[in-house]
Amino acid sequence: MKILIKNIKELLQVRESNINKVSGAEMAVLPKIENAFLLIENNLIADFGTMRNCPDGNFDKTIDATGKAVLPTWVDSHTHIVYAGNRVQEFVDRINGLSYEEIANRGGGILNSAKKLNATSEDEIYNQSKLRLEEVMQQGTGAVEIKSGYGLTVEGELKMLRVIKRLSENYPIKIKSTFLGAHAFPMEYKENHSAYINLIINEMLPKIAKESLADYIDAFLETGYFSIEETERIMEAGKQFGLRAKIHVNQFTAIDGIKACVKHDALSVDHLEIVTDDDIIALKDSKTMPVALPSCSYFISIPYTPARRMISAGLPLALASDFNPGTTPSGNMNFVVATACIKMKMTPEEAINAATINGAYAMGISETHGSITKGKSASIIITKPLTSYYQLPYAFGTNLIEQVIIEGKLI
Ligand SMILES: N=CN[C@@H](CCC(=O)O)C(=O)O
Ligand SMILES: [Zn+2]
Repeated sequence: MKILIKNIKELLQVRESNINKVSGAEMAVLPKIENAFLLIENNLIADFGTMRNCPDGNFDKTIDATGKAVLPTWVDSHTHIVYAGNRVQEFVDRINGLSYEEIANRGGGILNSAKKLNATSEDEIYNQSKLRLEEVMQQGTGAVEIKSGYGLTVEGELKMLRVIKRLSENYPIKIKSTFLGAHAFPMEYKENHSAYINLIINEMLPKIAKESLADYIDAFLETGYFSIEETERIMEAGKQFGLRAKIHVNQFTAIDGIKACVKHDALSVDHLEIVTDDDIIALKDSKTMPVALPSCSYFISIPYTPARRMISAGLPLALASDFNPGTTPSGNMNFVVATACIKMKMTPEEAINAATINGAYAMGISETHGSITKGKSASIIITKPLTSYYQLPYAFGTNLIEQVIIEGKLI
């Protein structure tokens, strides 16, 4: 299948193949070609350039993108798309004054979702989750990481990971799977943390590895959840099974967890609503990508990740949705990009870099996704007519996407 897109007003995020992330001041640069063409062949980006060099010949499909921008699809490196039911009652409880912590302490929160998930069949969870996956694909997400973490039992965690595997087999979108057994301590282990961690390490992990159900391992490193030492045990165990860490950390408190994650060569550290100078020093010159989740800050009214401080210090930053039933019931990456600009004061260039090439790094797929590069996956967004790409975050509530192509397939 050969698809030619011609007369593109702005072809964005055009990169050489050796760029796998951008950091600090580099984030302000979004390379583009005006009046461009893009050729897709065998589901890959075969060629691109200015219209002067546009190929002619026979194509299966030709798309005229006059007045429109073309950019790589969003890479959403942090989601919990697979879950059962929802938590609308907690949403209303928060409006009425309860905090996320108070709700969790009453057995709500993650444990509430775990209860629902364990009471729901695998087929039903698949059917609920696929609707969310289809929705984010329409919204321009072309690659997504999905976590387990609402099972918290051997069977529940396996069930979630099998649903993720089924989604990746049935949809063209690139999916990476993360095992998050260490999301919360089930009630019966509240006073016996090491027994639950032993269950994760000695029972869950070997079974998950045997079925090749996970690419990464995660834990919720936070006051009241998993301590540094407990998370280190999880990261070490993951390593034994070839699973690199992507860790939830610094959402509510900074307890020096980032340093431990960097020491264990985590691929990413995610949330980072509270960041100290020592955290920034720990991340500097490391291979660990910091990931901000602004829709979560928006939904539960907590601070936004201090993007300006981090970028000024020379760090890279990725943006992801955190789509989950408790803190972020939205996977819309267009909203994430707009909120990063509006609330975190990231420029449109920085936000688009953070949601494409840096997101791909945080998912371990920057060799194939995250930029317009010859040989990379043909996963692109074609916008509606625009004055410039600045309009994407500016018109934050408007759907400016006209067509999404994922792995060469029109969605
Ligand atoms: N913080 C930990 N995990 C999720 C939320 C879990 C939930 O409330 O269901 C997050 O990333 O925000
Ligand atoms: Zn999360």
